[in-house]
Amino acid sequence: MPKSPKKGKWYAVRHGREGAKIYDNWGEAEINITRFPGAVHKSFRSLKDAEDWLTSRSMSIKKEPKEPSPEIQELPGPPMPGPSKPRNPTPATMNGVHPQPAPQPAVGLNAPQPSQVQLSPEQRHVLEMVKRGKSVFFTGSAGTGKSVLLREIIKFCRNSNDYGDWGRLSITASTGIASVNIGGSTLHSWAGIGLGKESKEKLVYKLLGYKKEEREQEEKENPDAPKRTDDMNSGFAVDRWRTTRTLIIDEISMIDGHLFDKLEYVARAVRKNSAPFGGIQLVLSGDFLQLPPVPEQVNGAPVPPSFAFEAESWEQCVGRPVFLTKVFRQKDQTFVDILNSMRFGHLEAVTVQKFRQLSRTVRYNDGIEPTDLFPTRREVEMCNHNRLKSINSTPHEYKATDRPGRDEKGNDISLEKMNRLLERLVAPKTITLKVGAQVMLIKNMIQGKLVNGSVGKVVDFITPLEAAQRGTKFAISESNCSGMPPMGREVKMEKWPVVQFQSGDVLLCIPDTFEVNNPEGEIEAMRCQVPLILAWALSIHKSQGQTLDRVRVNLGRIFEKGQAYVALSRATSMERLQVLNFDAAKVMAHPRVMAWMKEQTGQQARDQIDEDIEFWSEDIDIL
Ligand SMILES: Nc1ncnc2c1ncn2[C@@H]1O[C@H](COP(=O)(O)OP(=O)(O)OP(=O)(O)O)[C@@H](O)[C@H]1O
Repeated sequence: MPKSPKKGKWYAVRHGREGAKIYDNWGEAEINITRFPGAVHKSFRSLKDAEDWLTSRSMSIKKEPKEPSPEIQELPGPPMPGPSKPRNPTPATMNGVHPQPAPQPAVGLNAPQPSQVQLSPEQRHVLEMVKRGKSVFFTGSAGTGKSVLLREIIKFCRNSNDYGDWGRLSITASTGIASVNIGGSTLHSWAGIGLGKESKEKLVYKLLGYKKEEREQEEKENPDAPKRTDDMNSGFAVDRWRTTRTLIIDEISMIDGHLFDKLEYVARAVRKNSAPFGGIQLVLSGDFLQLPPVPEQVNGAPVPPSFAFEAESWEQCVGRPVFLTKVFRQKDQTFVDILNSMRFGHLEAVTVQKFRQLSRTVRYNDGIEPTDLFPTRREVEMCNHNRLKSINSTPHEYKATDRPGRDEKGNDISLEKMNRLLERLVAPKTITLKVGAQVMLIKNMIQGKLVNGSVGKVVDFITPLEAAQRGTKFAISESNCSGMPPMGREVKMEKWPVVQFQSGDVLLCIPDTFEVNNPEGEIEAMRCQVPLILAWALSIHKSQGQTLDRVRVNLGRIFEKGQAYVALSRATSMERLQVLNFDAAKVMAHPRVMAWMKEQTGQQARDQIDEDIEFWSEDIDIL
């Protein structure tokens, strides 16, 4: 039996890594619940209460007292920076302090449900490849479950690491926003290559340090360049390169092919391993028909991009792509087929006709309007601003609490850098809301159907105590492993928006934490903000990866290949999709990607894939 805890607190964990157990200190309890899916725990003043709770057969949190207990008055606020800095911890910590709140009594909320994803055979095939240490690139049209699969892969590697038998997992993505979405860092910062414009040899020098003669040679070639010093060495990046077992790169479609080759060279050189990518297991995901690499500028003119699949080393590194073909987002096969033909940029007259018919207005009787998708941020801001202004009710402004963390070397980051990093987040620095404002959740909530992308209307502003008294549930995100509202004193005193969602659920949207991680997997900057954005309009860029039930797309201003497809494929059904200014000429797919896809999806390749799936699906006992 545990001895008496110092501050008279006991932490009962009903569902955690070590099973049901009572701890006498939060530190130990925290280790056993952090990022443990569906962890359930609670703190008590007496050991007997903790034991009673743990042994009580009822799991119903509805039976908890509605009135907050005195413990609620002492709850900590968002985490403050602490002194220690562990090396490469998983999960992310902020200066050694987990960004989870201390355990708190549940107040009118649902017990967290472990995420239960039943992967399709195709998805299981990929996961199985990863488990067996194979490198893989998996792709598929919008809504085929790439993100869901990637999350399961990450979960698998992390869970294996909890038992110490997987190795270092490095999670990266091509862009800042995409990296935040999967809790990783950008590929560039992970690799320690800056912009990566130099030759592959120079990138290696940059990482390993310049030899005297190399430095002199470079200075001779380019006397105006800043002098190289040994400060250019990046021990942390070299360490990452050398110790990583599995490297995840999401949104690989936005990585330039030349850069991919350079990284492959660097991997071999730094790891002193001649195997493709220096023997690192690669797990790449993305769709080349959705987002192309950002074109580089030479003398002010954009240079046509090269795609990662055009890299010389691509095939050696990841072999044949695995295509996910089952579309989950849309149930209507006709709609799936139309979107698919659009993805490849060829539209038959009958399809064009179908899209033109979608210009009609769709009316909803619950007051929640379709979200307008626009190509530019300016259009989005103007629309949301004007709609908010037209509502005649009291505005409530929420300013985020931002905190700097540490960079990969353990140094405190400047406020300027913190601000720059936090621009990657969808969570705004300031948001003004009114009763009647249309909003969108930007985090998956433990409350079943409510996910990143769920739309609703603000119906009230109340304090957490008022919510508890009325039995209004709190919005608790999946990433908050404790399943308890993160309430510091300042959160408890303020009025927060109550949102009625399309599903009928009503939630008090208290602030949540949003993190940007450094390449070592620690928190570099953190924002605490209500998990909402205005949702009369959304940029196509921000809508990427989301599933939207009611959408209106004006194709009039579409300017980039893949943009029309990304926008329209957010919709779940044609009945709830309105398309304005449809113009077949705006549906553009990149010819080189199309040619490559055709080659990859030829009958022979398809037969081989079917065989693979059959092979890998046999006797698989996963998830
Ligand atoms: N195995 C599955 N079972 C049930 N639903 C799934 C499964 N995989 C994915 N989904 C659902 O399908 C929808 C689309 O999934 P996801 O966002 O992962 O697709 P995606 O391929 O990443 O799409 P996009 O390319 O548009 O970002 C989500 O609502 C997700 O919950």
